[in-house]
Amino acid sequence: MTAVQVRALRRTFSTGKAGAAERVALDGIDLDIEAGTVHGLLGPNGAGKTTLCKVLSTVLLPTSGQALVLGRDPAADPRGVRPLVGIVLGGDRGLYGRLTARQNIRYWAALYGIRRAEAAVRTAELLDRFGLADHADEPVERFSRGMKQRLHLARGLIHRPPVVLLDEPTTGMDPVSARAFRDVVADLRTEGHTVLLTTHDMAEAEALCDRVTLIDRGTVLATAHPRELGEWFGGYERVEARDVPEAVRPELLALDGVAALEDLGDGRIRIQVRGADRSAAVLSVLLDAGVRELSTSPPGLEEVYLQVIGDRGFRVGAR
Ligand SMILES: Nc1ncnc2c1ncn2[C@@H]1O[C@H](COP(=O)(O)OP(=O)(O)OP(=O)(O)O)[C@@H](O)[C@H]1O
Repeated sequence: MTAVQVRALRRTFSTGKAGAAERVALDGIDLDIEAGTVHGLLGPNGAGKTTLCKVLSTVLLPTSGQALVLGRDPAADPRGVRPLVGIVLGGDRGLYGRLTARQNIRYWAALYGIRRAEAAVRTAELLDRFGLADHADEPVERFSRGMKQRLHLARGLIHRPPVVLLDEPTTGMDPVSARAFRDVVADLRTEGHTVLLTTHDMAEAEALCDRVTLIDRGTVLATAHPRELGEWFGGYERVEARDVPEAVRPELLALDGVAALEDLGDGRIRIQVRGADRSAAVLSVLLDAGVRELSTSPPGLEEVYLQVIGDRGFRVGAR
């Protein structure tokens, strides 16, 4: 079943300058997100990721085209769509600093029309789940960035939305919080939620997403499983090994598809193998040489991203 369907969706913004062309945030995109999956949305600054999340969550109207969330149109039926969607924005946006964590969530619960008694129970559960129970009654302005991110998540889930939009949720989180966050996303999938995750973090997308859409300048460049994307775009497979005899290195480098051999220190090397299924020959040479400590990882999304989006990925701001 498709949870989110987007067709020819276009959103433009006025630049505010008389006679200037409109700024195109979404340039007629198509996207399907399967129910119960985690779908990554990757793209450089200004690609249109947040705009898409805002259209899906009824915050912005599209200029043309259509989006459907579980069969309902956020533009035509915002009241019907709001209970279906939870939006979690990164950073400080939308939290009330003078209110406590509990009050922030209760306020949100009231906006969704959740009864007081039910809201109290769910709020306590969420504060506990996100490790905020000990800080539940502290004003949020005293929270660290990571704590605020966790509060955002708790708040976004208060109405138990089947579709959860996470807009760069790990920005500013320390590695421990980011890891805990990944567990939360995995749990959301297990519980049957559909998740749209926008991120700049390739490792995060690779670890969490069933499918990934690359978006740039309001246009979808590709949608696929992270590994498939790597193969399509000729990404690299990585083989890591420990204690590889010096004499074997030239033999490895001479193999078809072996692009580079990198010393990682501590007796470990990483071999970059270009193209699908070329690593079998590398593994066989290593095993023949008596190397036993081996691991392979799929073509990296990071290489794909850099290859497809290239330097534009570092362009900041408006165009
Ligand atoms: N309210 C607005 N008024 C004018 N232009 C806007 C507005 N919101 C977004 N834009 C423009 O639309 C384009 C897409 O912005 P959007 O925030 O969707 O990108 P993004 O992919 O989420 O970027 P980032 O990774 O930096 O968060 C940008 O060119 C941006 O300047």
